[in-house]
Amino acid sequence: MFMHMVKAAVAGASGYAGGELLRLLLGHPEVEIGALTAGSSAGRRLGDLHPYLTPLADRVVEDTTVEALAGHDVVFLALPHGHSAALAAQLPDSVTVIDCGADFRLRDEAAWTTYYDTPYAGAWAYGLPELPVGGGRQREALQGTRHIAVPGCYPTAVSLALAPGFASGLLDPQDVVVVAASGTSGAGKSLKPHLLGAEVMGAMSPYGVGGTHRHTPEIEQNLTAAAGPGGTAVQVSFTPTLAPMPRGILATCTARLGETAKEADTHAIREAWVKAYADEPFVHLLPEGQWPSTASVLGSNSVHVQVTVDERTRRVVAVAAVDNLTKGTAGAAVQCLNLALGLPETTGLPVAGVAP
Ligand SMILES: NC(=O)C1=CN([C@@H]2O[C@H](COP(=O)(O)OP(=O)(O)OC[C@H]3O[C@@H](n4cnc5c(N)ncnc54)[C@H](OP(=O)(O)O)[C@@H]3O)[C@@H](O)[C@H]2O)C=CC1
Ligand SMILES: CC(=O)N[C@@H](CCC(=O)OP(=O)(O)O)C(=O)O
Repeated sequence: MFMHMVKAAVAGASGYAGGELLRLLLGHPEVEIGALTAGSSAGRRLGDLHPYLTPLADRVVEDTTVEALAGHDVVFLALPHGHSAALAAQLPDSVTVIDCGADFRLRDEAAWTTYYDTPYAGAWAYGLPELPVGGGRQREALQGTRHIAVPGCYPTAVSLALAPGFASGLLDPQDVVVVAASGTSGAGKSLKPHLLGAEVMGAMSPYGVGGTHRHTPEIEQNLTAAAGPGGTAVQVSFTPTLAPMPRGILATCTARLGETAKEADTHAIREAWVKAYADEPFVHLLPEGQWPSTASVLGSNSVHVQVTVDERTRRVVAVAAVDNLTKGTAGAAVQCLNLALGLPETTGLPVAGVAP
């Protein structure tokens, strides 16, 4: 436990994830915000980049260098993929590094090489505390850790929607289909022609179709870990879609019931989800009949989950909603910071959303 305020730097402060990190850190009672660094925005006032971060408006963004980041207790990296490994390797061992990018998420080098075009950098403790693994939870691997890989936003929603079913051996690992919609902030702040307002407004469209999206192996890694050792690896057909909203992910996941659960009804299946999330402060299984909506988790670290059985096709349908920038990135990063430093896990994190 720290006896002083935890001094935290944010690299990528001008981006969406960096901005959300700063919004949350401003409300964290144990954190003092240190260096704010970025790329092309270095030298600019934060107030010009993120006008909503009023208390930090006059802070000036610095270049992202080891010198600027060393000297902090914690460094959050919110940089594009491929930038974290080299930077992290040069930071002193005393610094806790929490990476919002993908660089250290995958344990399988072959999967990394298939889906990413930068060299494999290894794997850090995976920052999804609620994931059931080996009879316990992933949070145990995060307590006191110095290096944490924050999950991708889709893997957070999909893994939490389906993990109880795999942890309880109820689902067929070879028959899982996921279609998830994301708000456009998931793609980051840099200019992308397909994300211009005129292209996105009033339209929904798929991308990364046919098992090509890089979150596919991350989702499979998580669900296979939830299923436990010795079982068949979980295979997922994953299709992301872009929705005309700034924030939010809605993941609709279906999986065929496995051999042992062939006769099970919704009541029996639901029990696994009830047990899995009864004590989780951020994962809320909604009352039967109420379905998750992105609007209800906006700006919060909460995950809303619902599950039912499609009796006709013998498939489980599990739906999860998260705010991609909060529980899907920056909220998870702060939750991981709390676990890494031995603070109460919920410190500084909103459970209630913003509406309407
Ligand atoms: N958006 C989301 O929902 C999620 C994002 N993430 C991950 O978080 C990370 C940040 O994403 P996001 O905030 O969306 O992206 P943005 O494009 O919004 O922000 C990227 C940030 O990185 C900085 N940057 C870019 N290139 C360099 C460079 N060469 N050197 C130093 N800094 C650089 C940018 O600075 P500048 O603008 O000054 O160039 C900016 O601050 C990514 O790895 C992303 O995958 C993870 C989960 C969800
Ligand atoms: C809408 C959108 O484009 N979303 C991003 C996912 C954002 C995310 O989770 O991030 P990582 O890049 O850290 O893996 C995408 O599909 O690439």
